Amino acid sequence: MISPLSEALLDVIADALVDKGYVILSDIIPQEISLTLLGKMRAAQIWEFEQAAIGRGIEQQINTDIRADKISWLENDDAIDSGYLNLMEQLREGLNLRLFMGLFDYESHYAVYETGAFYRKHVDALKGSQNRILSTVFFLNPHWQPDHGGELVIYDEDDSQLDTVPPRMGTMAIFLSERFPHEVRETFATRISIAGWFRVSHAIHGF
Ligand SMILES: O=C(O)CCC(=O)C(=O)O
Ligand SMILES: [Fe+2]
Repeated sequence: MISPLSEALLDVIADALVDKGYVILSDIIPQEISLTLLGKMRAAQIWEFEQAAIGRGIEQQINTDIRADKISWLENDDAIDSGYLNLMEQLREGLNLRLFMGLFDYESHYAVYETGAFYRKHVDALKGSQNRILSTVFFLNPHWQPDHGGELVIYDEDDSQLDTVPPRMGTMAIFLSERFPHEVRETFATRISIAGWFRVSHAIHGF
């Protein structure tokens, strides 16, 4: 059984989201889970991953000038993925209880950025689209060095830089999807992350 995220930690995350809309945390995921996720990625056939696309629905397209990562979606019926997804479910419930966010479900993918890859500045949700509400990024890079680059840079609504986050193993960023433009700087070593999005239900919100 996975140890749950503590009530105290959920309080910290909820307070930070109210206060500034984002939070960077380290080591909130039990190590046995992050190590299994990393093990899965080390054994994975990265060339079988999909080339990541930009845009949603029929507007979706591949544009490697904007993003050049390869992705693979997490599935609930996969024993390793479900360890992580269960924790995100605890986060979803904890935040709904504290902030009445109405978070309904969660989608997430592993992303592999090989040397030279990046993801140019973007927002994860269009304003008012009410689909992706809260973004999470979890990093799986145990020996990250400053000269490997690959930082996640978070900007405010006026495009001032708020935070520069090295993608070190165990670090997690959580931010309001509509509010924070962000980018992945060019990486100089293979960089692995799990990006995920809590969504609200269109049915409930009347779309
Ligand atoms: O891997 C990261 O640091 C962030 C990726 C990202 O912004 C995304 O997939 O939308
Ligand atoms: Fe993003």
